[in-house]
Amino acid sequence: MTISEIVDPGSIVADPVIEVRGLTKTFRRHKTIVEAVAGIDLTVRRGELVALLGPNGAGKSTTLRMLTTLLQPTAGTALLAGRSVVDEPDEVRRRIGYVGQGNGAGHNQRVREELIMQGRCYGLSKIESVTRAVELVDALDLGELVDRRVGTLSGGQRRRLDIALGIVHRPEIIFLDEPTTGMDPQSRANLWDHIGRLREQTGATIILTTHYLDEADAMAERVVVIDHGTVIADDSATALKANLAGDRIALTVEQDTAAIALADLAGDNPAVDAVVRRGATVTLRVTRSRQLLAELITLAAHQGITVTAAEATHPTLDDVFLGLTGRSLRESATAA
Ligand SMILES: Nc1ncnc2c1ncn2[C@@H]1O[C@H](COP(=O)(O)OP(=O)(O)OP(=O)(O)O)[C@@H](O)[C@H]1O
Repeated sequence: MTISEIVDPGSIVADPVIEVRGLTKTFRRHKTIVEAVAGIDLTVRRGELVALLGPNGAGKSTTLRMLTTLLQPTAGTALLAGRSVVDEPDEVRRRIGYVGQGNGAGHNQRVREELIMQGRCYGLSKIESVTRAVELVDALDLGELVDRRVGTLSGGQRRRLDIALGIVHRPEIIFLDEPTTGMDPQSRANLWDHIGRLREQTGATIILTTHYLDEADAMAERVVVIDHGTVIADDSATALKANLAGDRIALTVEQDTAAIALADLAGDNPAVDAVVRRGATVTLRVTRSRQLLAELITLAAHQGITVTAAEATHPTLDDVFLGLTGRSLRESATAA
């Protein structure tokens, strides 16, 4: 037996900082067993920014809570920076920062005091806490807010403070549970700037959950789609969209009969994965829309078919989810 038969080289991840195998959590609700997380495998490289995406109830928060030692797994293993969440929870906690959906800071405290107090809670000396608070105020742009009481901050400002509080102890791995939920688009973009900067400055690995597809698409270099407690897709947003959804081309002609002929013509093209005709419009799922659009219009013209309208669209992560599950992530998220 050769080495390549024993170990799949593609499965080896350089410098893994999170290694999760068969992670499972079941809850007992009344007399039924709820399998919130049903055997998740996940390996994350140092410095990666990973978005966990999935509809309500998919198991994202439960996964995060197990990885942050807040919840004991029913089965499976999870190593964070080489330490087991089950056997060495204190060691894990020293190396991670967790910013949950609720916020823990006292409303009457001032921002500066809150940051200094958090440093003290993590065992920093008074001077170290003050120095660290100054660094965090700078990193998360809290300068104008230091003398404000926490209760008076806006949602976006509060989230920035929550993140600062969660990273006082310079964690290697930062978990953010829905950091931008409920924020307006401008505040979301601003928070993302801060998350990006934080990552550049500290080299920390960041794992976050989000409901916002556009956000995961634009910001995360890796998207892990979770549904019913399992990972159903795991790749860069670009690769997920290219491999699982494909671009879409819609071609409209003058008559239904011409559309039928066009659908046949397009169906013969190897770059076309799926063809749907509705009336005089033919919609195609394709692997490379840019060249194909012109090619198909020319081919149609040679057959005497005039294309009157043409549109090429790139898929969204929702198309990926739809392709994988037959459901829209958007609808699933709002329905649950
Ligand atoms: N303590 C609990 N007891 C019973 N069931 C639970 C408990 N916590 C979570 N669940 C169930 O486990 C499943 C996964 O929940 P989880 O909160 O992890 O999902 P999620 O993907 O984070 O959802 P959301 O996006 O709404 O936060 C859901 O069916 C939820 O109702």
